[in-house]
Amino acid sequence: MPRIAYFGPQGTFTEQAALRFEGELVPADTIQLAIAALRKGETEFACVPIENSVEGAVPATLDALVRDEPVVAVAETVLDVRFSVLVRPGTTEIKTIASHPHALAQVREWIAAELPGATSIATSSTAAAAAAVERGEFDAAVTAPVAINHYALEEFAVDVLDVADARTRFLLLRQPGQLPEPTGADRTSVVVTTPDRMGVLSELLTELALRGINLTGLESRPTKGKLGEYRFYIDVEGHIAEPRIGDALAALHRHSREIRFLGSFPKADHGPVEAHNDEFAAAAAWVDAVRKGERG
Ligand SMILES: O=C(O)C(=O)Cc1ccccc1
Repeated sequence: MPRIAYFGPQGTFTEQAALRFEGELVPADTIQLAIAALRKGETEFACVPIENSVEGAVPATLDALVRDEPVVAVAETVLDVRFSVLVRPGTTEIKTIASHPHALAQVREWIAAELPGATSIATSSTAAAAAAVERGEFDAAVTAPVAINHYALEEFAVDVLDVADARTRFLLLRQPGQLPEPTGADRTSVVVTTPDRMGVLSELLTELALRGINLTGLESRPTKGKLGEYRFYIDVEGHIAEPRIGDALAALHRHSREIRFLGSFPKADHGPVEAHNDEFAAAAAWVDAVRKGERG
């Protein structure tokens, strides 16, 4: 059975996501350590959160994907997110409430309404907050519902959420190798660093638009070099095996100072992708025939 390093410890949302893939789950304390286990070959896969419908991208994942040796996504999964607030049995007063920053951000209004005056404290993960509450370091933890099964705590509140229908998307990563087969409902992800000149981002996006490629995500992160220098994370619908996607990525390569392929994999919603692949194939066949002198 393959091993999957996941952003743990036990009881995180990422563990819930990783359980949907087949493998032996190996907890890591941070996103960076989960991906490092994969890079070192200690596991065949790593499972990490990439974005949330309320709080947006997970910066630690974006940064870890471009550091060190390349890793690629081969699958994604989307979890509905609802939070539990866990406390030590017998707790009567909550002065401190701890969790992962993405979790705290999604229950900010609930905390203000239900626990006015409580101080929010960031921990490395939701489950790490539960472990810290168990040790007596904080009064309450905002966690995944399953955390109750792993820590000697009780539920102070369940189904806590400021915004209904919150979702988080997770990636299954591995070292570069054979790509997943195209399914007709895929996503491709790349990260580019652009040269410092006017209009370069719009050139990148035009290359996609000209080929009828649907952009599903665009994030920027500082390169951590010069102030004002960014990396752009670009997600599109389609698979690199499709000529129009391959062509567009080649164009992005021409416009970039650096480019890193982050994967082509089936979209979690399996929603159909408008691809116009037949039109692109017919056009390429026509050019081929013209070159051979067979067509005008
Ligand atoms: O800390 C966790 O449990 C995670 O897996 C990260 C996270 C935090 C909040 C919402 C979704 C994922």
